[in-house]
Amino acid sequence: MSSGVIQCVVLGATGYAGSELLALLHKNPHFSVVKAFGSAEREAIRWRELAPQLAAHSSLMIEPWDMAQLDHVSVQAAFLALPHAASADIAPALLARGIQVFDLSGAFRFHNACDFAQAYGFEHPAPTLLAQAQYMLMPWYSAQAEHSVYAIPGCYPTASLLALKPLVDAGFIQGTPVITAISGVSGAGRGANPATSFCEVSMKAYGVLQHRHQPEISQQLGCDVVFTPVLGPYARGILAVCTVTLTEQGAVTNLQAHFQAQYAEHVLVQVVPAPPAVNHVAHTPFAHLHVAQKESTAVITVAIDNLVMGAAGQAMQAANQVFGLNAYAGLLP
Ligand SMILES: NC(=O)C1=CN([C@@H]2O[C@H](COP(=O)(O)OP(=O)(O)OC[C@H]3O[C@@H](n4cnc5c(N)ncnc54)[C@H](OP(=O)(O)O)[C@@H]3O)[C@@H](O)[C@H]2O)C=CC1
Ligand SMILES: CC(=O)N[C@@H](CCC(=O)OP(=O)(O)O)C(=O)O
Repeated sequence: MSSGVIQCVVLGATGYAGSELLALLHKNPHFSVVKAFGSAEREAIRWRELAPQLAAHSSLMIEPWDMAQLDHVSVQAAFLALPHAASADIAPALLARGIQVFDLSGAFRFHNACDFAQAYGFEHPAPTLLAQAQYMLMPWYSAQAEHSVYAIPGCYPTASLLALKPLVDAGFIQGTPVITAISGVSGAGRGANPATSFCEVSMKAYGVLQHRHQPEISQQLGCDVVFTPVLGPYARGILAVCTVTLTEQGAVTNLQAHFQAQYAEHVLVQVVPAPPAVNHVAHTPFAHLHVAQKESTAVITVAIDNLVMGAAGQAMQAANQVFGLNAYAGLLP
């Protein structure tokens, strides 16, 4: 258990995930944001000008990133909501200052450098840190060992793993699970991009059989998966539809009861009686999970908010638990 308020900094605070995290940190009495940064190229800007819906009563300034700004402040935790390459570059210097790093990007989600390079298309600048990083899929987190770099899972992997891990771990699946997941456009970040502009967005699969979240999901499950992401014409939320073939034992098991038992202690994951909608969870830290089964087939549907459960919310819970605090501080009233 930590005593006192945790002094923290947020990098990438002008982005969607970073701004969402600032809002959670401001609701969390155990954390104090001592600095928030955009990229080095950006002018300082007041957070409430950028995100009035989150920051109406805050006077926090978001400053251009400059490591030297940390020289004269005491910082225990840094949250990185940065592009993957920027996180991989900046994290080692923060760790060298004795700061615990919670990384929302994909920079530390793979255990080894070859898998990382294959998924992300560049060599990791600090490969030795990969083996030391802890993957923070929260229902499976237990504070067994000390770490200093914490990898927050991707948004699609969070939804997919909540659906599949309880079945794979129990040996209830045979063959290859098939995941089709539709994401709102905020999943692509705030930066301008023709493919995510208002007039272009329709309903379209992308990264088919080559998205970097396929190996992330596979690594965590210990089995192959087919993963197809789809960009949908809405702002917030992911709906992951996961279709599996059950083993004989899986087919005779009440899977709803199995999921309820799995998540009984995890109030953010709610097993619901009808297939969920992204609007049921948008702007909330919850995942809604539904399972339907017929003979040897099961379809598990999970809805999350990509920016909360899929990014900032899971980072908030991770930091709470690493520092021995109430797991849901900042997340639940
Ligand atoms: N969006 C989502 O649903 C999810 C995102 N993530 C991950 O979280 C991270 C952030 O995503 P998101 O918020 O969507 O992205 P955005 O594009 O919205 O924000 C990126 C942020 O990083 C800053 N930045 C960019 N380059 C640098 C750099 N070299 N040094 C310092 N700061 C930099 C930007 O500053 P500036 O504004 O000044 O350019 C901005 O604050 C990504 O790694 C993403 O993959 C994870 C799960 C879900
Ligand atoms: C809709 C959309 O573009 N989604 C992003 C994934 C969301 C995300 O940011 O996940 P990571 O943290 O793993 O990067 C994508 O497919 O790249």
